[in-house]
Amino acid sequence: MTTPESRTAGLSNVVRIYRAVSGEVHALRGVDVDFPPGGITAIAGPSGGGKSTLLSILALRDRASAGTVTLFGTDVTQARASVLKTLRRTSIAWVPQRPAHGLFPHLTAIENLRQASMIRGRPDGLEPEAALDLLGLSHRAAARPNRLSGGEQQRLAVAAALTHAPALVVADEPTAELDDDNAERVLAALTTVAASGTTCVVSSHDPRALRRLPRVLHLRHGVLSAERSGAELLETREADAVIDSAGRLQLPPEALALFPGRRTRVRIVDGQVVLKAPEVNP
Ligand SMILES: Nc1ncnc2c1ncn2[C@@H]1O[C@H](COP(=O)(O)OP(=O)(O)OP(=O)(O)O)[C@@H](O)[C@H]1O
Repeated sequence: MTTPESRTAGLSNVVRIYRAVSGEVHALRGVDVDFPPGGITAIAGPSGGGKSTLLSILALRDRASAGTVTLFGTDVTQARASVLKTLRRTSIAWVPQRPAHGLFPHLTAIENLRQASMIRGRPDGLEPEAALDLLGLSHRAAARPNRLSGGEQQRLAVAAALTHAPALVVADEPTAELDDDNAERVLAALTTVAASGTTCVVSSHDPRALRRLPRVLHLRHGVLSAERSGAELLETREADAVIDSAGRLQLPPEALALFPGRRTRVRIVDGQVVLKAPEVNP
């Protein structure tokens, strides 16, 4: 039987360094986070902030350079490749950013789901027909992935994830290609699966998802910031600031905190000035 403890996932002081021709890229710089069972955690943050890296490590598709990865109550940091493969197959549903990568091209939508549930061999997942219905794809049951739109493929990948009652669902931008109704379907499906005790972790830039999800963590330059709700994260704040005669602007502390490198890109758009922290290469 699966207990709540056995569905907990966590990273402790996780570092990931990529070695590229141009030098080292510090994609994660000591990330500490727990993902409790029965909840959905969103990882938000700018492009290049490390979201996909974090998700890949959590889904056991990549290894940390340092730190500890705990899945289902067990330290898997040094686990053998065969152990990781078994865990990926039996306990983790991975919904990639380009969903076609996770689908069988020669099988129809419903056959994809039957195959997914057969490979996993778990009796307690959603029936393939029910998963298709939940994601609004019943009318596309006989279509092969290359006949589905990007958004339909994305929903099929989520449906496949739900057919095997995984302990952990990791989804990279699961609503990115979807219109409002279908984004809502995916979020509702994830909420349903989380309610059964599954740990769900998604990355997202999508304000619709961030507004809807109760726990949003912000990852920037490989550093995870304090926890906020999606609604708080998207809240627009206004504060008075003074500009001196030389054009120097004194930002209030909460705005200054967004520019740890103390440099900014200045854009003038429609008569408004937008300050953006530049992406940094360590
Ligand atoms: N295989 C790799 N080799 C070298 N550098 C990499 C590799 N994968 C990612 N990076 C770098 O690591 C950093 C984090 O990348 P990552 O893809 O995790 O960010 P992200 O937040 O998911 O971005 P996006 O939202 O654009 O997908 C970036 O600077 C990226 O260029």
